[in-house]
Amino acid sequence: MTVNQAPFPLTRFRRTRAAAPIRNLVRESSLSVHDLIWPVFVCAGSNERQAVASMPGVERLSVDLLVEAAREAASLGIPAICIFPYTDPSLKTELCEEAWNPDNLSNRAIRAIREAGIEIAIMTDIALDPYNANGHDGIVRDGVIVNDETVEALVKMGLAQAEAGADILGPSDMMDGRIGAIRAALEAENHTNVTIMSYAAKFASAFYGPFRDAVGASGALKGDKKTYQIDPLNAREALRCVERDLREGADMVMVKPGLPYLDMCRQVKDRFGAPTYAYQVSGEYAMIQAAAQNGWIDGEKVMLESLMAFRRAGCDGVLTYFAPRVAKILNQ
Ligand SMILES: NCc1[nH]cc(CCC(=O)O)c1CC(=O)O
Repeated sequence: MTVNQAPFPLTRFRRTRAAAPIRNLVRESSLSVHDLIWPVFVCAGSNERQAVASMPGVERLSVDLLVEAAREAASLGIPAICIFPYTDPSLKTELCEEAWNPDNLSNRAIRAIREAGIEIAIMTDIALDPYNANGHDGIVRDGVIVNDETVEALVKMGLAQAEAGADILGPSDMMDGRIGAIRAALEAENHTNVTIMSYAAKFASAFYGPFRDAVGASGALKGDKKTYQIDPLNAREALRCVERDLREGADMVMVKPGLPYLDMCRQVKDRFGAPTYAYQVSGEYAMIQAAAQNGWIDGEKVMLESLMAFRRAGCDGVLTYFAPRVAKILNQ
C-alpha cells in the first residue's frame, strides 16, 4: 500500500467517521446471512432436545426437530447447515463401521432434510471420532493412528453421505491423501457435483473441548490429536496443507479454529484465492456466551463483531453456532 495521505489537518480520519451515512459509504466489508454455515448436533429419538452444558444455547436435536430447525434456517436465508451426530456409545467400535452405515444417524438426518424439500445446502463431517471406541479421528492400531487404512474408511463414509444427499463433504480428520481419495471415489460413483470443503488448516486446539462434549467423544478420547492436527505454531505448514488439498480436488478450504487464527484466514485467501471459510469453534462460542451470561460483555455486539472480523480477514463465510441468532438480527 502506498502512503498518499496529506498530513493533519488536511487529512482527518474522523471526517468519514462523523455520521452514519458516510460511515456506510466507506465501509470496506460486509456481513450477510449468506456468509453463515450453521453447525448442528443430531441425536437419536423423536421430539428430543438435549442441552449441551458447555455450549449454553446449543441443543442436540432428534431428526424430526432438526428438519424443523433446517426449515427455519432456510427461511432465514442461511445457505448451509453442517450436521454432527451424537452417537450412542454402544455403536462405537475400534473399526468405526457405523461411520459408513447408510442408515446411521447423520445419514438419516440428511435424507430427512432432503425429503422435506428444504432448500438448504447440507454439509457433513468426515472423521471417525463420533464412531470410534477410542475417540480418535482415525483407526488406531497398536497405539498408532494409521493413515492409509483410515483414508479407506473415510472414502466409504463420504460416499454414504453423498448417497444420502449431502451437498458439501467436510473432511475434518487431517489424514494425508484423503481429499484426493474422496474426490476420485465421488467421480467414479457419478457424484460429480458434490463439493468438498476441506478442513485444510486445522490446528491441534484446546478450543474444541465443548464440541467433544456435544458429540459425546470427550469421554472416549485417549491422548491428544497432535499426530494429525497441525501445531498451533506452524503457519507455513498450514499453507502447504491448503495447497495440497486444493491440488487434490477441494472446492473450498477452511481454517479452524477461527478468531485465534485470523492470520491464517488472511494468508490462505490472499495466497490461493479459493473460497475460504473459518470455523468459529465450540470453545470460542462458549467463551463469548460465558462472558455474556456473566454480564461482562455485551454478547450480541461481541457476537456480531467476531463474525465481522472473519469477513475483514478475507473469509467468504463462517461456520458459527450463532448462525440463526445472527441471521435474525441481520434480517431485521
Ligand atoms: N474431527 C471432528 C471435529 N469436527 C469439528 C470439530 C470441532 C468443532 C468445534 O469445536 O466446534 C471436531 C473436533 C476435533 O477435531 O476434535
